[in-house]
Amino acid sequence: MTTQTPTTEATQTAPLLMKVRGMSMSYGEGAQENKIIENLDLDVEFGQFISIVGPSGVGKTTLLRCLSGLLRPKAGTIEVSGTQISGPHPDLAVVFQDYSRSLMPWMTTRENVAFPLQGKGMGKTERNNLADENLAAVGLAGQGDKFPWEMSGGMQQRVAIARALAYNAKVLLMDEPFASVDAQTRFDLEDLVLDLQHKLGVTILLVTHDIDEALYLADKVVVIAEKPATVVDEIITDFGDTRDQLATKADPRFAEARARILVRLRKD
Ligand SMILES: Nc1ncnc2c1ncn2[C@@H]1O[C@H](COP(=O)(O)OP(=O)(O)OP(=O)(O)O)[C@@H](O)[C@H]1O
Repeated sequence: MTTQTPTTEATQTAPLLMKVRGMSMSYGEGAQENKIIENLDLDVEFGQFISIVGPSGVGKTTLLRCLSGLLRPKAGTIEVSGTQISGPHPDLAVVFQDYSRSLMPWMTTRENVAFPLQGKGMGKTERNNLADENLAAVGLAGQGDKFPWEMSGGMQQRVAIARALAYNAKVLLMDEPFASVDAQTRFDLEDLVLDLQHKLGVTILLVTHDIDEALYLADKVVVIAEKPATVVDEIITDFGDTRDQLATKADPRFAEARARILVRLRKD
């Protein structure tokens, strides 16, 4: 753990993997239009872990869906590696909260992980080997023949993460991925994701309701609020590369950052 100032205003110097400028999104048209996000800017550096927090219903999932290319914003630009995206992008993979619906129950875990690789023109053996490698990376070595419904919720979410990793996505977009598991499993999954981020250099954008989780994991916490939603605060954390569920959260700087986020959320 370093002893630098815990949180500083975001200053941009490193090259950007994703660059969002003036993004607006609404549902419905004309008199029925419901503006959800307005004029949102976001910078994502290579290898960065960004947590996105905000009040319930503010538009976090909508934002993540726009960033992933699953929804088209009404205005603004989203660039990945300097190119504007206009739909789902091979560098981006989404991990949803509801693993039970994102995994196909009639396929084994190996088949679930290997399935999207068909689109990459790989042969079956190569696909299966890559699936097994990535299942091992998430702590599920030797579990490839099991079906999702034979596994716990935490294990199923590991399979969903392995699938995103096997696809070789540069950016994982995670929407409340740990919300449906018990507290200890949640901590284990948080540490797994941190470990994978460090080992593989993958960039992660995580939407969460849990401020402690947001801070524990992130290099930068982005707070969105207001209606329509926009970025109201960005907090660069400095808890070091090696984090610990007890020690990091007991750090006075953690409490200071938590209070700052709570104040930002209470204003709205
Ligand atoms: N497909 C849709 N059509 C119309 N309105 C929608 C649609 N999806 C979301 N909304 C509305 O957009 C707003 C933002 O929803 P969104 O799910 O993005 O918020 P959120 O911050 O992720 O919510 P939560 O914290 O409860 O998960 C809500 O008012 C929601 O009702």
